[in-house]
Amino acid sequence: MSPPLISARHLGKRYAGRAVVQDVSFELAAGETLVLLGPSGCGKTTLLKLLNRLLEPDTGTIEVLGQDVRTLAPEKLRRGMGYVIQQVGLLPHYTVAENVAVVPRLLGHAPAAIAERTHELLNRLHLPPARFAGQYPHQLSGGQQQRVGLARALAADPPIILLDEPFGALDPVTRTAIRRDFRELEELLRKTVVLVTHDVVEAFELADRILLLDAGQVQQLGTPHELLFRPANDFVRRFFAHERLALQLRTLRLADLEPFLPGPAPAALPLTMSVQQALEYLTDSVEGPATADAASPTAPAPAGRAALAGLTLPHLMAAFGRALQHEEAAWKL
Ligand SMILES: Nc1ncnc2c1ncn2[C@@H]1O[C@H](COP(=O)(O)OP(=O)(O)OP(=O)(O)O)[C@@H](O)[C@H]1O
Repeated sequence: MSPPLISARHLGKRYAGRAVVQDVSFELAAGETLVLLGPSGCGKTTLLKLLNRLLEPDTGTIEVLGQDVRTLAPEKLRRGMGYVIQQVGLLPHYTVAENVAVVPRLLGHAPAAIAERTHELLNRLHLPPARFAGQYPHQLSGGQQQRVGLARALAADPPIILLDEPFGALDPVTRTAIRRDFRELEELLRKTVVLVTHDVVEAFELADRILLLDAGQVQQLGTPHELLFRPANDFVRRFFAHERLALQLRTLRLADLEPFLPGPAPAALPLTMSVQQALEYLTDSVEGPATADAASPTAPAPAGRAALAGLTLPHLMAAFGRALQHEEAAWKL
């Protein structure tokens, strides 16, 4: 098996004698997304900053690709780790394109390669360069600034990306839209990502694994499924109680429901799709272009149509209920 990309062991950090990170250990494989989750003040940001040496731990070690980060110059370490913060931190007197190009320039990349990369990233992040490349940060909305911040972190193609509440300052609608783009950004799928949030739904949508902290201590480290259906203690159970349904819908997949459906799931829907995504897909096609399509038989069928043929909303919800019962029964065994 390949060694972990990041290995943190027994990390501890104190401020004025008060422990804010206590004996935290985790390993992260290349390509994994780890979400640091927990209530305000539990030590998430402190832990993130230990990874890129913006802070030094009092105890414990961090290795990146088997190398102790203390043996690397902080600047060199940080060049391999994109960093996005809530306040974005764009340079106000630089254009969007210049902001995105900062790190590749520092690294001495060729100007033509930088221009091409900037163009490509702005396009992928829905910021058409013809309109946005020459604009200044103050001319952009908060959501657009966030996208530029992400483009900047990705520009030099670092293997690791650290994100601290990257969508925190946005309104809920923009936040959901950017989160979707983020999830679908093919480039990020290859990256090893550590993301801080206190938003449990966000954590469940983005994480491969979640590290749930309280008062600097790990309460549980595991997949969203494990934290939701196999909580390690009462804190974990209570932390997810308010959002239970939203989290269950995002955690169970069509594959989990398939044994409880009247027939096989429609081939148009991937079995890895969450119940939430399947619900959105089905309701879109019910309320969406179905009537327009009926009026024009030559128009392409709406994406949901195939699903509707084999899977109805009541079937989906009934199977969801039974899959939940199954999860709970399995836990009590
Ligand atoms: N420079 C500092 N000096 C003293 N105490 C600090 C300092 N930075 C952070 N703390 C304290 O350490 C604890 C953890 O802070 P941290 O910012 O890591 O929490 P967090 O989980 O990221 O919180 P939030 O979600 O509110 O951003 C908090 O109690 C905070 O007040």
